[in-house]
Amino acid sequence: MDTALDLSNPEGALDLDNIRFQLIRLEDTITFHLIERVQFPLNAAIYDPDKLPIPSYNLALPPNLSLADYMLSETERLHSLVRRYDAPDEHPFFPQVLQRPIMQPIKYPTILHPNNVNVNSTIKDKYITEILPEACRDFGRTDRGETKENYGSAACCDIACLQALSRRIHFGKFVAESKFRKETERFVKLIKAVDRQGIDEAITNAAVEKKVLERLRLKAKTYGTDPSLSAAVNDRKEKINIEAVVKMYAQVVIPLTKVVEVEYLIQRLKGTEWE
Ligand SMILES: O=C(O)C(=O)C[C@]1(C(=O)O)C=C[C@@H](O)C=C1
Repeated sequence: MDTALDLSNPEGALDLDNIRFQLIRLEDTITFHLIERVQFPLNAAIYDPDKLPIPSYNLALPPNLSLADYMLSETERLHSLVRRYDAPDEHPFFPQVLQRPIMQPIKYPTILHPNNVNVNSTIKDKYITEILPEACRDFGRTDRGETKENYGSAACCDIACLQALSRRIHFGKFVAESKFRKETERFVKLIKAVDRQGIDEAITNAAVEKKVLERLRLKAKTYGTDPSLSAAVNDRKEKINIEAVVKMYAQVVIPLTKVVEVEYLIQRLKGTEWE
């Protein structure tokens, strides 16, 4: 059955097959959210507080925010109330706005080593400057300039995309912990030498990466196609730029997952017998 990673069971949550299954499942989520997003133009103004300033009354934030940051920070504030960021597989973009949950805390067993790895600012930057412009290109979805009516809708889609990307990329911590436990001696040596390149080589599996990209191309084509239309019509009506989806994974998602894995491992020996 298609179930989420069970974070109450450390052994299962650190089984590399289970984690990869979760990563594969998130490919669907990310592709579908991006398909939703590219129905709208790029709308560059929603990322620029000078073009479209939204006054913020949260003292933890600047007085003027972009629409995207305003909606993302408010969403995170709300979600923190229902314990979203207590979960070890969730990472906020705006940790400064989180509030104490209104529900009883959940006691998660310890799965990951304590760490402060959070690459969300890089994810957001690459999403705005690389992923979106590429995904919106060739689709007549470049900034039309004359209309503001889809700004809110586009920003809502952005939140879904960014949260799914963040979850996928930070799953690198679970992958790294799993690999560390499997080859502890090898990793302890590399970590002690602060050999980032060596760690990167040790966590890389080129065959798996190739498979990820092939599968993604197939998914983008399949999910972006209307099953009730003929192939000839579908070729003209693809809902998403397939190359942009593959490029997003090749240039952003996989490399950042690896950054998360390496940076997590760099912190892995702190407070342990190997330090
Ligand atoms: O599946 C793994 O072993 C991972 O580390 C994840 C991942 C990926 O991001 O998909 C990253 C690095 C590896 O080279 C292969 C795949």
